[in-house]
Amino acid sequence: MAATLIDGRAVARKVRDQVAADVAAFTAETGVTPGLATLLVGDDAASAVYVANKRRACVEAGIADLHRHLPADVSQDEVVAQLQELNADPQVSGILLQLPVPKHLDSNLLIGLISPDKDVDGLTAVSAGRLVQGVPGLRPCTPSGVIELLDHHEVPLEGAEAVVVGRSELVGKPVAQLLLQRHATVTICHSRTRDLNAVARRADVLIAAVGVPRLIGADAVKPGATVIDVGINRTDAGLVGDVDFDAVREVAGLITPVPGGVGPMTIALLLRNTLTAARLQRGV
Ligand SMILES: Nc1nc(=O)c2c([nH]1)NC[C@@H]1CN(c3ccc(C(=O)N[C@@H](CCC(=O)O)C(=O)O)cc3)C=[N+]21
Repeated sequence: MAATLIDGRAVARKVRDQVAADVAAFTAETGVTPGLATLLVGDDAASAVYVANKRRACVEAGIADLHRHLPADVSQDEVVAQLQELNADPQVSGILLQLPVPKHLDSNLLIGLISPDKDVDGLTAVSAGRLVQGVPGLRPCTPSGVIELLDHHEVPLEGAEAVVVGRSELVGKPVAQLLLQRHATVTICHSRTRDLNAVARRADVLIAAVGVPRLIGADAVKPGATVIDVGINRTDAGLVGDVDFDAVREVAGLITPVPGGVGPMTIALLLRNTLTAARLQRGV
């Protein structure tokens, strides 16, 4: 029997509607309109599309769209100055530096300058530390979106075997932490894992976040497992995930498609983080 599809667009719609209602209530109560500053450097076409989508989603949710576009050859000092201005601006609840930035810029240094209470990507060292310690803070959007999808489908996490394939700062490591907080038994695999398929096959919940098109085949999946595909790979065959969807859907119990799975959740959780950031700045 083929797996049930997880409809990321539908769940993202639900989250976005809830955030819009929560933003309206927050604004009515405090007189504050949450604002998201998206900072785009250069003219990468894919980045421009992503940022445009994020800005449109903000407006729809009642969040002020505070966009800045800098030229590809902008100096590092100028980006630093812009970030400091955004940190100091009370209209700005959240700051998103769209990645990747041009090669002459030090993205780690720039991200590190973002005030942790405005770090809606959850990428600063302080946000990462708050996540590991389980204290309030801003969590990375894609990992939070993964948990939201699992919760929507009432996938049991407590005591479950969760296997994360990929150890990036943006997805692999934080999603592993979130699963651990939910009392899953978490294994993180990576390029040097011995017998990846055997480890992955232990999973009740398998998260693929490596960026290798169709790496996860049917023989890496336990029958009935929940498979979450975080991969967004642009190939000649179009947009494909890290999971061989056609093969794995015959084995899995629940599976996310690409597109229409995790991707739309990332934007929904960015909106929620912007509201959380606005609350953090008011100390509530
Ligand atoms: N500072 C920063 N934060 C990010 O969160 C960030 C970033 N930089 N740089 C680029 C990546 C990529 N990313 C996606 C967001 C939405 C979809 C998405 O909505 N995907 C849809 C459509 C995909 C399509 O058709 O292109 C889907 O999967 O259904 C995908 C990818 C956020 N990123």
